[in-house]
Amino acid sequence: STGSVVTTPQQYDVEYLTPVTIGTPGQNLEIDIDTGSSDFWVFSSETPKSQVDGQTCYNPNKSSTAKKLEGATWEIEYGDGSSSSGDVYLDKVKMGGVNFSSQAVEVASKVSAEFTADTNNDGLMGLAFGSINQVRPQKQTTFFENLQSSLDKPLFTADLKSGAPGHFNFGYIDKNAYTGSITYTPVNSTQGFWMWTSPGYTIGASGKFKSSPIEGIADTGTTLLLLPSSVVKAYYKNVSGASYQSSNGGYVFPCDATLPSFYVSVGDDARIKIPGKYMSYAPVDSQGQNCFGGLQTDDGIGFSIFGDVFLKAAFVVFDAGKERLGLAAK
Ligand SMILES: O=C([C@@H]1CCCNC1)N1CCCCC1
Repeated sequence: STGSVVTTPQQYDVEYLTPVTIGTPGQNLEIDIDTGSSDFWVFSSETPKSQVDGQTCYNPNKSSTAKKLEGATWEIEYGDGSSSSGDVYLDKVKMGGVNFSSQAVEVASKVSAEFTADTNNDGLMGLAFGSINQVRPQKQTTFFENLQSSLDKPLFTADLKSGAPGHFNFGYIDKNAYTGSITYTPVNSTQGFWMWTSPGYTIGASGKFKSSPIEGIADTGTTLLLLPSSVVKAYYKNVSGASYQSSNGGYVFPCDATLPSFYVSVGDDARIKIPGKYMSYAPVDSQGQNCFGGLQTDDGIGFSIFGDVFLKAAFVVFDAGKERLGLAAK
């Protein structure tokens, strides 16, 4: 089997939402596909009304195919401090024409304020590795892991775009979705993530390559590109008026500043170009005078995060069959 589903950026490309259908009859939710975690959880009929602000809620009691996973519970805390928790049902899940009949659907009986405030987001679908799934007493496998053996190829691809809809595809590589060739690089999944190491980077079209291994995860659920502080400092040296502002929680610069492109090396002789435009995330003030950088530090995380600022500059192959990541220009 193969599948393809559209994914739509929210304002400033802060996140991408993807339609997912759960249960019988189908209940349609807009979900944040997150390759940086491994739980599929949704707003539900069990989420307190005070914590719901417009989200679509999955109601297992209205699904003839829902089965409660007795005794199973879950709780998750994300790197930004947001969190959710609840219990678990097995039900049919369809996305982009592929479906799995007994997917673990983690229904939220509690969500933190960040999720309540994210009014168009009805839940997250983690597509990292099941080893870090948070359901207890028995961990659950991800939607992709459940599909894997029935897919034409054991892989999925992400084609996120800047300010336009893109696609997640399952089981095949769309040759029309990228230019040139795909460069593959090994994935180390021992920590449960799509973790890989870039050999280095280049700042600006005429910059010199800096050989500096950067180990990080490919995370569609993180908005920004989070790299070591030495790299980030070197980049913003090239941006007039840029400074680290603790009050804003990162590097800020005048919105009319000229931003150099940033090249992330892949494998022995390839690199992904992030256009300067992608290196500005959003205004920090209502006048739109100063802007928050799309590149920020990975301080405190333990590794870097290749989030949407990077991923939307590439065509990305998440190849579980060969434990590797593929990257191409587009
Ligand atoms: O919570 C996260 C991210 C948050 C944004 C969405 N993706 C998962 N983690 C990834 C990095 C290490 C810590 C856990």
